[in-house]
Amino acid sequence: MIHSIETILADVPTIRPHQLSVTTMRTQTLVLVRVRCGDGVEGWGEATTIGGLNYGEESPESIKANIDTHIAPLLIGKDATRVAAAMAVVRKAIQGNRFAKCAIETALLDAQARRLGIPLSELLGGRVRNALPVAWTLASGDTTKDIAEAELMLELRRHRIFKLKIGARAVHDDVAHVLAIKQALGNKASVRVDVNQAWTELQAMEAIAALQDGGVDLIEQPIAAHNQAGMARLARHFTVPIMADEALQGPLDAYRYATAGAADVFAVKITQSAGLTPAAQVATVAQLSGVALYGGTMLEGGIGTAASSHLFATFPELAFGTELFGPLLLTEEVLQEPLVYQDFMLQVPGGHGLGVTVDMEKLGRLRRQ
Ligand SMILES: O=C(O)C[C@H]1C=CC(=O)O1
Ligand SMILES: [Mn+2]
Repeated sequence: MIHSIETILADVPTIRPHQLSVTTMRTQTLVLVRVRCGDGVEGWGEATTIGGLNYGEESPESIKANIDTHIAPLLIGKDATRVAAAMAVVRKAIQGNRFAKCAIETALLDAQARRLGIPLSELLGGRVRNALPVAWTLASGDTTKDIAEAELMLELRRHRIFKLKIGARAVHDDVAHVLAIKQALGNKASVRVDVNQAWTELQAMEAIAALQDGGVDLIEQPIAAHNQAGMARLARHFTVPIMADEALQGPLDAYRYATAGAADVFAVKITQSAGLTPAAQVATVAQLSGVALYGGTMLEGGIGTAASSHLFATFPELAFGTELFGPLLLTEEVLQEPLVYQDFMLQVPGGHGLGVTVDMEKLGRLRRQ
């Protein structure tokens, strides 16, 4: 039986300002959900988002309010061993609130996998890999600093895929910034850009041509998420792959994008998709339609990152790797044992459920009162 559901907010400073076209992050608000069951098993989930309401339409505070007020009461007393049935109730009664739904589903699945004594990945179809390539985002806002940061990551053997956040400055300045970094790193690294919807289609046509010529490997969400026809035109026009990110809010968007040929690659995000199960469906749509996969993040801490890693470990093809570096951008760790990053890969946790344990003493210090 589902006994209690608790939503915890914790504000954690980032290791440096993280500049996106939509906001500059200096702290990340972790949104953690703890589900306790009658048999003594507990599960954890995460609904962390980026930049309050700058990036998406759920804020940390709205997620907590909606879970506490509207979602938890639907679930208390329900059979904790029937996660799909419990989630069907939530999905029927609650519109939107994808991040909240993801955290709840993750916590219920974590508890169920612990109960069964298996890793979460085995409840999601079964893992086909134990480690995932991990990109790092260069977003200090300063070209020289970004190059130094990339060189350090290469030296540490932590990352050799770099995603550059652009779109806040003039197109010409952004292109010069990216090409300077690509030139400095040469073939030692894959350089990619994420525009977070900032360009018009005309700006995208001009900028992507230059980025493609300069050896950039991937262009993420260059134009508005709603401009599916524009994304299709860009995908057709360029050989450099075009990736959909914000455009994908679940399996239906994935289906529409795939049928329209509006992206070469999908960024799969468990929160944006409204949970692990719908995120798996996004990946299935991609695989059936010949769209390549990338494991995305909303810069979650250890819980959400572990959950994503369990799902991405079930993808037979993961051509563009992942960006599951969220915990590395934070100054504080909420897990007892941090996730392991080595040889350019994140190790998918073994053990039961998510395979991670929350440090309650640390969380007690970090959580909002
Ligand atoms: O992909 C996004 O749009 C969000 C996020 C993921 C990595 C990062 O630096 O920002
Ligand atoms: Mn993105």
